[in-house]
Order: sequence, then structure tokens, then C-alpha cells
Amino acid sequence: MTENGDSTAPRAHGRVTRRTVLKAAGATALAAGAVTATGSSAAAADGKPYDAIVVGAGYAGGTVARELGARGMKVLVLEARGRIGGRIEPGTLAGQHIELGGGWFGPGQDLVARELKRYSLTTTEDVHATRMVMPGPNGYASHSPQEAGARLNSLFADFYAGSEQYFERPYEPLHRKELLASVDRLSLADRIAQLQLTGVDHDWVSGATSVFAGGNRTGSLTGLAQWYQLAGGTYDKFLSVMSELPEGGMISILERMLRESGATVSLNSPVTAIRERGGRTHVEVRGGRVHQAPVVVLATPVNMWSTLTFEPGLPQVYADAAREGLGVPHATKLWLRVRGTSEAVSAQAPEGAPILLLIPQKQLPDGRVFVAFTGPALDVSDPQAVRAAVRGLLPEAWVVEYRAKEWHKDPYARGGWGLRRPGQLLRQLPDIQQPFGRIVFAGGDIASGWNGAFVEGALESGFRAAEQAATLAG
Ligand SMILES: Cc1cc2nc3c(=O)[nH]c(=O)nc-3n(C[C@H](O)[C@H](O)[C@H](O)COP(=O)(O)OP(=O)(O)OC[C@H]3O[C@@H](n4cnc5c(N)ncnc54)[C@H](O)[C@@H]3O)c2cc1C
Repeated sequence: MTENGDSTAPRAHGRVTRRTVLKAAGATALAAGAVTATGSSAAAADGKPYDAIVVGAGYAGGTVARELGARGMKVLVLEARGRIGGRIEPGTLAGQHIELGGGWFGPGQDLVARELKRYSLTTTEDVHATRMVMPGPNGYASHSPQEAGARLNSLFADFYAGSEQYFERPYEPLHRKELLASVDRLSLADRIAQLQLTGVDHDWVSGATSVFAGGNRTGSLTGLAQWYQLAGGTYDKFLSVMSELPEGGMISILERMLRESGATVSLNSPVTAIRERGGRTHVEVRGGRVHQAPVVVLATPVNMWSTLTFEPGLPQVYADAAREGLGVPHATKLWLRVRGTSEAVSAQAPEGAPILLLIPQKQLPDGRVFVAFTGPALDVSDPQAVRAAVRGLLPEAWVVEYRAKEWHKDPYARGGWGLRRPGQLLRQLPDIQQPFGRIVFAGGDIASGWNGAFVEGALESGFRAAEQAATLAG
């Protein structure tokens, strides 16, 4: 286990090296500390002042950097990690490219599609399951994907009933604000209780929602209902957002964006404080270096906001979002190389199970790669427990090796993908999308449309933040 909560048995090393990251960013003086060794910096090595500082080199920060660069602005990107990508993290297992964070996209995610086209990147379709293992009255039972899909469609039509009205325009979540008061306060657990679901129906619904929510008590009904409506308002369309994979992995667009931006990307530069003084922002990095610019874009996960010092202090609405968090409290992605079966079987378990969702990936000569999302009940640092959890769903399977990433333990995410908590939509949006003084906020967590769990939302938010920053920088 590393400090990033990255558990590997046996360890497989990612191929993205610091060198490739710097190369990808197209920078000449990107190494941490290369911008200025100590003290205070208002300017880059060429002596010209920065027009903007972007904190975070994930998709939101990358979009901001490129869009400001296109306006001729000089941009410094400060990234805490030794790599770009944030909650996008490529790796390898069994010689295969894997995604430890975000990896899929799907129909209706037009901004991602536009970026793929811009950079001439192709996509591949993910593996289709040929069988589905689902909870039954006496343990797990097999279904055809068509049979399970029809039942899930029907169960979720009831679960999200009314969302076609309260999210009449899912890209403008507050369009029917008056209809949201009675639903936005509900957690997923509240909705399950409201429907009085029992037995197998309960297990199918609560298992499915808990995977996406990282816990049915913390995730809001309107958070998931908005995704459901964005996808087209049926459960099979909702699942189709996990249907396609960009060529070269999800990181490939971001590498090109940063290269195009012309920004200076300083890795290993965790920001600790943002102070506004004399009409400029002073951005402090761990170790004491301070960078200055007329505007700063904070493009970190919302769960990171509470780790920073702000002067003046953040107004209540941002402080509330920072305290409550938006990243889901449990998000472990587990990649498995399995022998004993090569069947493209998919499995979903009830809430509380060690593995909640198992998805078939590439077939190998002697088995298959699977990807799983686990619940808090599984200790992924324990290979015996991982093997037992897989056999609980696929008795014929033998785990040869695996790699897990626990995002809630990651020091620069402090949570998984974003999903609003009950009440956050009405209490905090759109306020937390607005600049505070000379600080602009960006991130998939605070997008209007595909918020939280989607690169699409990070792009949307990045475009908005770039407009706001350009206006503030004058
Ligand atoms: C397990 C998992 C699976 C997912 N699956 C999908 C998927 O299949 N498809 C999809 O579209 N999306 C998926 N997502 C969501 C997607 O990854 C995110 O929505 C998106 O990457 C968010 O981008 P962002 O730029 O807003 O934030 P991030 O990617 O988190 O980027 C923020 C950056 O800020 C940096 N940072 C944090 N604190 C500081 C600091 N103090 N100083 C400097 N830098 C700092 C971080 O290191 C990071 O690089 C998934 C996420 C997870 C965790």
C-alpha cells in the first residue's frame, strides 16, 4: 500500500513517467522548483508576469489552461502530484492498459466527443457482457443481459419517477427549482425506503445505487436522477455512459490540451494558501514559494478546498460545500486478472457486499481481465479477501493478480468521483460556480450538466471558468 492508497498484489508499475508528463505538457521549465527556487514569484523564467494561475492539472484545469492560452494569456499550472490527470490515472495490469480513475465515456457527452475529434483520436467500444449475475431469493442467479436489463429498466423507471419533470432540462438543473424542494433533500436510502422496496427488488436497486453513490445515505436522489435524465431517461441509456474508451486512454485528450496550452506546468507543487492582496492573488506552495497573478483558478476536487487557507476566508456557501464535500466517501476501483473463466460475465451485488459491481474487460489466452467497484466491506490490501469476494460472484474464477486504487485515501482527491449530498443542489448551486474576489472555481464536481463522475462535466466547468478568469484578468 502506498500513501496514495494504491494497493497492488503483486505490484504493477504504471507507464506514465514524470519525463513523459513533462514532455506531454510541452514545457521547457516544468520541473517543480524550476519556476522559481525560493521566495516570491510574479513572473516566469522569461521575466514576463503570469496572467493567471491554475491550481490542479486535471481535466478542468487543463481546459482552463488551454482556453486562456488561446486568448494569449500566460498561464502557470500548479499541480500537487508528480503527474497530470488527477482522478484520471492510467496504469497497467497483465500487460494491459487500465484506468485506475475515470475511463469511459458515452453518447450525449458532446464536449468529450468534440475534443476527440479536435485531436483526431479514435475510440473503441467496451466489452459487452454475455451473462449477468444478479442477487436472487437464494443467493446469486444468472440472467441474460436482455432479461436483467428489462427488469432494471422497470425498477429504475419507478425509482426516478418524476425526474423527467424536475429535471425537464437536465443541463439546467435548477430550471424547475420549484419542483425540487421535496426531492433534493432525499438521500438514495430515503428514496429506497419511500418505495418500500423489499427482497430481490431491494437488492437490485440498492446495490446499483450504492455503487454510483459510494454509500446510499450520503448520495442524493437528485444527483443520480440528473445523470439518469442527462443520459436519456432509461436505465440502459444510463449504463451506456460506460460504453466507449478513448484511444490511448482517458489521459490522451488532456495531454494534448496541456501541450496546446503553452502553459508552464509545475508538478509536485501542492498549493497551501490563496491570498488576495492589492488586486492580485498570492498563491503559496508547500515549502513557501509564492506565485502571483491577477487571477487564480482553483481546479481541485471540492473535497480539497478545506485543506487550503483563504484570505479573506471563503463565504459560507463555499465553506459549507468544502466541509460537506462532494467526492463520494468510498470509491475503490479494483482491476483483476482472473483464470478459470474467460466468459464475459458481469455481476452486481446487493448493498454492503464486498464487490458491488464486476465488469468484464479484455479476454486473455488463459482467462480475462475484470474491473470491479468495491464497498467498504472489502479490505483490498488482503489478497485472500479479494479472492474470496470474486469467488462469491464467480465461483469458477481464480484471481492471479490485482491492482486497486482507493480514491477516498488519495491525499489530493480525498474522495472519489463527485455526487451531490442531499440538499446541496438547492443550497449551493449555482453560487459555488461563481468567482469569489479574484478566485475562480472549476471542476467536474461543480458542473451544471454531467457533474461529478464525468470528464464531460470537468470540460464544461473548465470552459466556464476560463471565461470568468479572462474577464477578471481584464
Ligand atoms: C474511480 C473513478 C472512476 C471514474 N470513472 C469515470 C468514467 O468512467 N468516466 C468519466 O467521464 N469520469 C469518471 N470519473 C470522474 C472523472 O475522473 C472526474 O470527473 C474528472 O477527472 C474530474 O476532473 P477535475 O479536473 O475536476 O478534477 P481532478 O481530476 O481531481 O483534478 C484536480 C487536480 O487538482 C490537483 N490538486 C488537488 N489539490 C491540490 C493542491 N492543493 N495544489 C495543487 N494541485 C492540487 C489534483 O492532484 C488533481 O490533479 C471517475 C472518477 C473516479 C475517481
